[in-house]
Amino acid sequence: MLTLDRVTKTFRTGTFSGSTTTAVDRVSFSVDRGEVVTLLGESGSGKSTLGRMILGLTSVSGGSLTLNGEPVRPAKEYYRRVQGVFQDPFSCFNPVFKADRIFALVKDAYHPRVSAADWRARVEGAVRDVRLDPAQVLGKYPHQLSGGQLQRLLIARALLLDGLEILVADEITSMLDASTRIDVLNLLGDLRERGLGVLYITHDLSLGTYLAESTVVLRNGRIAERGATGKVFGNPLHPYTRHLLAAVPRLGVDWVDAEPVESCVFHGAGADGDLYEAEPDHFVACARLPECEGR
Ligand SMILES: Nc1ncnc2c1ncn2[C@@H]1O[C@H](COP(=O)(O)OP(=O)(O)OP(=O)(O)O)[C@@H](O)[C@H]1O
Repeated sequence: MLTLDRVTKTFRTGTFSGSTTTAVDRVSFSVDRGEVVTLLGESGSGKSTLGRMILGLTSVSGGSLTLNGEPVRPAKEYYRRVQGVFQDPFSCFNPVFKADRIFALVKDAYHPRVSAADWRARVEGAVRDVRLDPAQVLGKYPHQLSGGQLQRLLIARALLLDGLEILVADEITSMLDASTRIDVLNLLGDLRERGLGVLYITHDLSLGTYLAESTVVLRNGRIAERGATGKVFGNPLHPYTRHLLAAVPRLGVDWVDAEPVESCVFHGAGADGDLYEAEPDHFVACARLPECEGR
């Protein structure tokens, strides 16, 4: 299980790094094997920063990250168990090499003693697992493959690591057409059946709720609400979650921004990073959080 406990990220910004931006502020949740957790929030809410901290691509300013109780140390052994797939698959492939060269890199780093024939069989198996035909995709250059095919090859690469436990999938469907998107989401569902934990990062509510057992709603780097997906969206308690649900564009209905909240029954919750437990597996922050913190 991957556990985040009050994880915080502060960036130095401004001229001569004279000011700071808190992109992620005391965020706590976990991703267990065999479950999909959706991390949902608008642009700039801190989703990718969280994903990058989990993958060791940016440092953690505060709080702790643990995998099965052990502090996360982003090194070779960690990446055998935790991998990421990102929004733009094209940027992950070198255009002058055949796309399946990414598999050779995994072999060199993690499976140097596997024979060429065995490795070929493993690669073909992983490619079939992501619902691609090896004969159609292996040996091709990135420009000869679609975004969806490249995205699946990246997932296949992660599957070649014996012992993969957690996959961080950051906006992996946002460049795909509607039918390919559902295919890739269903693939994440298959990975869950195989015992993987998936953190699915998205700004798209409809996709986020499609598969996930648990949902974390992030706003301005803080958790507004989290818990079982059915509870968070069946009984949304934070005005931001309600606003997200109401924000689906409808023909003939004018868009209105979120109403300011006069008072909040959960006043105080979230001010120290701990949320109010409204019901089992359903947590919510105060809707007037800055005021709770005296800001
Ligand atoms: N390297 C950085 N230096 C300074 N500020 C940063 C840096 N990376 C991110 N931020 C800031 O942190 C906040 C969160 O950014 P992040 O990319 O995590 O949001 P996001 O929810 O993933 O947004 P999007 O959906 O648009 O990708 C933003 O205010 C962003 O400007």
